[in-house]
Amino acid sequence: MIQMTSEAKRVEELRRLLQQASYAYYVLDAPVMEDTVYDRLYRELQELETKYPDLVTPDSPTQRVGERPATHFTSVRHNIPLYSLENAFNVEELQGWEQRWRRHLTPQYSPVEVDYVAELKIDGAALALTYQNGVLVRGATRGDGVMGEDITQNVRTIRSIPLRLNFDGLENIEKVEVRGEVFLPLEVFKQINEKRQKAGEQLFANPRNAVAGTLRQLDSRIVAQRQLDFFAYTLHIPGMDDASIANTQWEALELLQRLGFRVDTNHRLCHSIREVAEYYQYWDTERLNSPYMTDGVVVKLNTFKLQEQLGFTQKFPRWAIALKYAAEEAPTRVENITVNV
Ligand SMILES: CC(C)(C)c1nc(N2CCN(c3ncccn3)CC2)c2cc(C(N)=O)c(N)nc2n1
Repeated sequence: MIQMTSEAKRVEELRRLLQQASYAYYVLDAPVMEDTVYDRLYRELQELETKYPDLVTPDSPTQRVGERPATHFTSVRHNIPLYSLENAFNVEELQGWEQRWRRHLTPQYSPVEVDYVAELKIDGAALALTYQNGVLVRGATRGDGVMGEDITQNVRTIRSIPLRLNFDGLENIEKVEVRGEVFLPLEVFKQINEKRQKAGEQLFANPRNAVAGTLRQLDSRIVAQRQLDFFAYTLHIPGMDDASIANTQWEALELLQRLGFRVDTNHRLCHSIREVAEYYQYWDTERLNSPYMTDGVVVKLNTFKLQEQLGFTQKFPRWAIALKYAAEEAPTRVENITVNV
């Protein structure tokens, strides 16, 4: 073991302190450090890395924003395909889905009681993250589910995406795949459009388009200014069946949070389709107060055992469905209503 210089020790300590502070701030929404303290430690790290460049590591918080724009994005193959979701547009179609997955299981086994996890369907862009020995090595768009675009440099600028996992008993796991949704909080979306309005630029029609447009930016400095955010919802360890690290979707969401990811806390463990329907109806109105856009609820059978038994069709998992809300027409502005008096 080479003797670490005192500078190397300090750099490592600063990286750990700053990463913990970011995790607390962006993921737990519970800051542990004043911004001024964070900024002072960050500047100390920058000065040490400038003085000793070989102490710079890819997971250093100073390495989030690239200096120069990329010229293009390369196409990459997902290690594990990203599937699409079958859609349901009301509770009757949700019940139809339940009949279908139950029929698919019988006669072997169709459990009477099953748990579902209901997750708000965040209206953003799906993203696939790959971690090697705990360090973020790739971020890719969904693309067609098999091939996506490597947008790692842009992904690194998203503060709620950890550059290094908070190891949680996964020390010796070589590769971890995480999927989730990149989104723009509504407040940020409005600010971006106000700036574009002032600059005479074309406005983004909705947060989802703003996310897609931002992730396509070749200059990560522009991406860094857009304050994109990320909710994780799937964890895969290639080569190990998912059940070895968690047995249910519920446990997987908790593990994702412990690893350092933001997870939407509005997800709910439902013990029946009726409870799913209640959750869906409650959020149909509640989502209008939400700080980010949603377009439905994603309903998943909770246990991985059941998920594996049901498997996938050509395109969809049989064990999940997107229960959508009626598409939101642009709110009709009062002055546009002509009243025939
Ligand atoms: C892992 C599975 C397949 C069950 C899955 N797939 C999802 N999606 C697939 C379809 N997607 C998609 N996107 C573009 C074109 C076609 N399909 C967009 C992501 C999920 C999206 C959300 C969300 N938005 O909040 C979520 N909480 N859970 C998901 N879970």
